[in-house]
Amino acid sequence: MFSLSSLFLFGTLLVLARLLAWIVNLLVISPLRDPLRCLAGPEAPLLGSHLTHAGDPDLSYVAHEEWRKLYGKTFRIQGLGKFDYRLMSFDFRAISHILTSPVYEKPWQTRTLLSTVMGRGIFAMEGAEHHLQKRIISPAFTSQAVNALTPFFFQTAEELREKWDMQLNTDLPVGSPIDIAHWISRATFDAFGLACLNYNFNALEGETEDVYLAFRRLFDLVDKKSVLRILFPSIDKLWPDAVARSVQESLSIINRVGQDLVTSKKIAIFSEKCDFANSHEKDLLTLLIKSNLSSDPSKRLSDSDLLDQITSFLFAGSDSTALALTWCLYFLAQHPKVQTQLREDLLQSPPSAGTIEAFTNDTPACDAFGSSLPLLDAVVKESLRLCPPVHGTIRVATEDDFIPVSSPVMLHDGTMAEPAQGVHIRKGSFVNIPIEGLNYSREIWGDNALEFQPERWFNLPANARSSAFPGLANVMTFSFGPHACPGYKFTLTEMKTFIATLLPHFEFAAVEGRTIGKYNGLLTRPFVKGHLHEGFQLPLLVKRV
Ligand code: HEM
Repeated sequence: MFSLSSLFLFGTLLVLARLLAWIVNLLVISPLRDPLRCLAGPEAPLLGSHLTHAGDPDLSYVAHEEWRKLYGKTFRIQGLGKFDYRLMSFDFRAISHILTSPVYEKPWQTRTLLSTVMGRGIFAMEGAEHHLQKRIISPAFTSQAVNALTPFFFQTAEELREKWDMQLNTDLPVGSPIDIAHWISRATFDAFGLACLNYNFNALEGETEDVYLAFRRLFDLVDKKSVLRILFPSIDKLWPDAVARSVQESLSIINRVGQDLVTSKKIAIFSEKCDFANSHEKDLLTLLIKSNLSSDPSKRLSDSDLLDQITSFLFAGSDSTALALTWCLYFLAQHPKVQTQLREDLLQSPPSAGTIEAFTNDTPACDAFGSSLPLLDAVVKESLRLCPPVHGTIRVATEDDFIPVSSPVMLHDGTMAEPAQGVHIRKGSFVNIPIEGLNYSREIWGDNALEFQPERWFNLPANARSSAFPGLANVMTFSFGPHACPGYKFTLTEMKTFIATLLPHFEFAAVEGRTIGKYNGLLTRPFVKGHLHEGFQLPLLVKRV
């Protein structure tokens, strides 16, 4: 007979043996069978990682360049250690395959993190559910729908202009910088509220607005989430820390307001007052409800799914455009000649003369200013190319796959494999998609790819005009394929409207002695180097013209 203690000892040994076998398999056996092991790539210690160099925008452009020189366009890097080889590629053929093939999905860790803050919105979806949601939201992103939102963008841009005017008149000591990031973030939040929800968050008016602050907190918290809690989300359920509790508090504020909005919008739509079929309300929420109602009843979204969509859009659409605009003003401050030329253009042919009426609904939103103000178009595109607010994305292979490539691939022993041999990847391997790195491709943009040169858009190199490269106008900022960003027209229109409103009134200049760095959390944010502890900011000297 076995005693209780020997049974316990046996059980413990069994568990330890299982654990040891799992570790040996993870660290030794499984990597031996990983086809990515055969590729060349930077070396690191057993538990070393290249993720910082790959993902920190202040380091990545140097690291990417060095890796490309040493290993070619397609290579492997280490994720969390030697057992976690990941593919990184600057080969557009490979990227195109990965972003369009159903074999690749967002990893569950990313989706869980996103659904913690955005619910079951489109970001967290794959496969049939994703397809359905995409179909429901697409009417809200047509040129016509976005064009109808332009007046809201102008309205908020004007409010921001007044706010800065007031600051320069009274609030600020002469010569003090204004934190552009702070104000643009509030303004685009308000613009999003008006354009998408027909609701004024009033974030520009003060910092007391609950929903804006809840959102701000949510973003900050997600940036602070520990890797362990991202990898094992159930820890948050079992043992919520301060971050997890704050996320819940913020979410309940956002959901309460969102629920009220959905309910009142539905009441308005169904009330006799609102002629639903001919409703002129063009905000995203109305369009979503409308599009949801007209779809097959069995495929309609529930109220809570609808609410999650709104949260997703608010998440995806307000801070990303805020950062895109912030970076654009940063580049203009760094390039005073371009700024002056653009201001002259805007003063000569003002797209709106400061009012909203000049915009008619029959002008395609993206081209509205493109044809009459080519420099504005070029500045916006160049700044989106050079500082994409989403620095990179990630996919996981859900099956073993063969990835086609256009250039030879260097193997671990230094020999080169012909493109026809492609790259083999096994189920479960991650692929890092360096959005910013792809935007810096010398193959497309030439040797000055890392410079802010808006005039390049007037005489694009042949490769930048070729349809052989994926992306919007060969820029990967909004990604590519079935998960590409539907909000690009919205973004371009909003950015152009804000710049067209602000630039004729203000001159922007860099603050001497304050170097701006890029911090990549979920999005790429500006901070003053050496002052990260003060939070994200972009101080610029703002002068009335
Ligand atoms: C500068 C502004 C923006 C940038 C840089 C940006 C970038 C991106 C990128 C890179 C993706 C793909 C992510 C991935 O596949 O991993 C994406 C997806 C998405 N974006 Fe944007 N976005 C911007 C603005 C907007 C706006 C204004 C909206 C909505 C109003 C929006 C809504 C979405 C949605 C719903 C998705 C998910 C699409 C899907 O999974 O099918 N984005 N965005």
